[in-house]
Amino acid sequence: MIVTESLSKRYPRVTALDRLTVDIGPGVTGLVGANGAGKSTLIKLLLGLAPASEGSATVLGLDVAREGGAIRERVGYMPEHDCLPPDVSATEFVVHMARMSGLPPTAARERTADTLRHVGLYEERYRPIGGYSTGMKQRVKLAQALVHDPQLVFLDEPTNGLDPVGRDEMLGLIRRVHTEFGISVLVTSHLLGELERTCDHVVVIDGGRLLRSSSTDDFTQLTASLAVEVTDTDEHPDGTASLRAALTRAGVAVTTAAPGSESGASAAHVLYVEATGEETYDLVRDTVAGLGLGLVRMEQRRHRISEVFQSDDAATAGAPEAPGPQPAAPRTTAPATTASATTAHRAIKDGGAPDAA
Ligand SMILES: Nc1ncnc2c1ncn2[C@@H]1O[C@H](COP(=O)(O)OP(=O)(O)OP(=O)(O)O)[C@@H](O)[C@H]1O
Repeated sequence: MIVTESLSKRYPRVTALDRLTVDIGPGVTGLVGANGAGKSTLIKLLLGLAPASEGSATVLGLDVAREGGAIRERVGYMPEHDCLPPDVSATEFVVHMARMSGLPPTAARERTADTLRHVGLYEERYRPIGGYSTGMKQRVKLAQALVHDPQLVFLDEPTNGLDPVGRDEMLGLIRRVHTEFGISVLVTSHLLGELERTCDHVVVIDGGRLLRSSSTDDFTQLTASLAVEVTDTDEHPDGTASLRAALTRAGVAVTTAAPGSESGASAAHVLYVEATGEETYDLVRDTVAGLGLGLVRMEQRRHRISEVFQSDDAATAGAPEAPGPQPAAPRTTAPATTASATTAHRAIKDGGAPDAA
């Protein structure tokens, strides 16, 4: 869908994109990076709205340098910043955008009604946009990107300014844009965690450079550790501690939650048990039963994307190994420098949302 080859964009004082080479297929792809990483610049180049300083790119097989108009016919764009006229209704605005995209009047009105219904704005469609909440405005921006039935949409920070519920709804909507309409999506965010649930593939850029490009499963692959939670009993008022001691005596490596993996009171009750094979499952089960505890859960653990970066931070800084299960080495498509990994990790923290937001 999108192929870039050594794509660069230099402004007089800053290199916004630095020899970016990436190949993005169909589906929902997250483009993640801290503020200023070059996400919006990449989108502008891919839409043919700004010329590259060097390198080349194609979108849907069309050359961004020569075929920008044809690309914009087939691609929808939801800009990051608000650019909505306050005095017109969502219907008027989206019909106007549909007409601008070349749809005839009747088709524009029909598509507008369908699209506004899809984004959950049908009831409010005749109210002036100026009175809309941030979440509603984001939906209008999404609707105008979808109204001409594009093959691909670029969504620039669609969850900006939304509260956690609004963010979840928007992410669900984005997922459905692909599953229900078959439209591929490139969505930017500075929060790694929120892309984990939405995207099939994640591209991480930092300082205009590619840091990593992998499927979400590769980021969050299953590990050979089990998360185990048990109940307390009168005999074992701290069931977790008793189980930990018993498993340690049996020669099994046990740790408590990895930093950043889980937080809050419940995390203290989760044990991470290194599994060497099926016998580990049996041993945990038998030990729990032997102590008379209730087994609340025993599951193979999946990493969160942010943990991959946390482990990179620790490794590149030469920090001692963090307690808890360590992720398997992630696949990299570009050398991850200390600065890059650190900045990408900071992107998660800066979002104010611990981990998955
Ligand atoms: N028109 C411009 N002129 C000069 N510098 C620019 C221009 N547009 C972007 N930049 C710079 O290029 C770098 C990348 O900006 P870009 O907007 O692409 O980042 P971003 O990842 O989208 O971040 P944000 O989420 O904050 O928009 C930044 O340092 C920015 O200041």
